[in-house]
Amino acid sequence: MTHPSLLDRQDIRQHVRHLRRGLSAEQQERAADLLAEHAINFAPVSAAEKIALFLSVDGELNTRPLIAKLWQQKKQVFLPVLHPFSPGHLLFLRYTPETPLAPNKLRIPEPPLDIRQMATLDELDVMMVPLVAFDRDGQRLGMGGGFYDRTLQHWQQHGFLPVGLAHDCQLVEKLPVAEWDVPLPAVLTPSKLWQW
Ligand SMILES: Nc1nc2c(c(=O)[nH]1)N(C=O)[C@@H](CNc1ccc(C(=O)N[C@@H](CCC(=O)O)C(=O)O)cc1)CN2
Ligand SMILES: Nc1ncnc2c1ncn2[C@@H]1O[C@H](COP(=O)(O)OP(=O)(O)OP(=O)(O)O)[C@@H](O)[C@H]1O
Repeated sequence: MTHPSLLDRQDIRQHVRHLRRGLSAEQQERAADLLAEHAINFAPVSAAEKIALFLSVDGELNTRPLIAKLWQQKKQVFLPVLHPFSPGHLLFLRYTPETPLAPNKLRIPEPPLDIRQMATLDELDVMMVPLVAFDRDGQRLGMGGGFYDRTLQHWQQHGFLPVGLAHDCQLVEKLPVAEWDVPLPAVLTPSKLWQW
């Protein structure tokens, strides 16, 4: 394979972010409802007690309908919080209907950093992962911070299942792979469950 150039990854990011931001409100709403329905019927999610999710920005598939369903089913939901002094790392904090949210420095809402509400990676059963693009081999490209690449290192040892969430239009033929990229074992879109 040719050496993946930075430009390739940046070009794909720009292109797919533009595509997903171009979805209409109706398309977004339908996609989110379909996805929520698929996700709660996916066996690892049905069996899970603690699930990490994310709050959507930038045309990402809206996770709110899924979060509402998981709460109804009395599952515990956790959100990523930027680590206060370890750059590029995430912590996962409990999110309930009562949790106050405040925008972080990337302007994504997050729960307050309260150690009592934190889950370790070992405690999570499923981690729903945001992505900009994925390919037919399960490779994933994110927004560029390397946050989830770090979080997903050694996921097998932690025992949680990473599941990418994406619109169908975020599938690309082949992503350039960097040495630190961690392929996903599953991606859920409104129309399909991909598994590797
Ligand atoms: N919904 C969601 N939450 C997430 C992620 C994500 O991809 N989606 N992340 C996955 O890793 C982490 C945040 N990663 C991010 C990496 C880069 C940018 C970014 O470049 N944002 C702006 C500029 C930031 C600003 O407004 O100052 C941009 O869109 O250009 C945003 C988030 C944790 N939380
Ligand atoms: N496991 C890791 N350890 C150290 N640095 C890493 C690791 N993973 C990624 N990085 C660094 O993070 C930077 C961003 O990586 P990359 O462009 O692959 O992020 P991404 O997958 O798009 O973002 P994200 O995972 O946050 O959604 C890279 O410059 C890389 O050096």
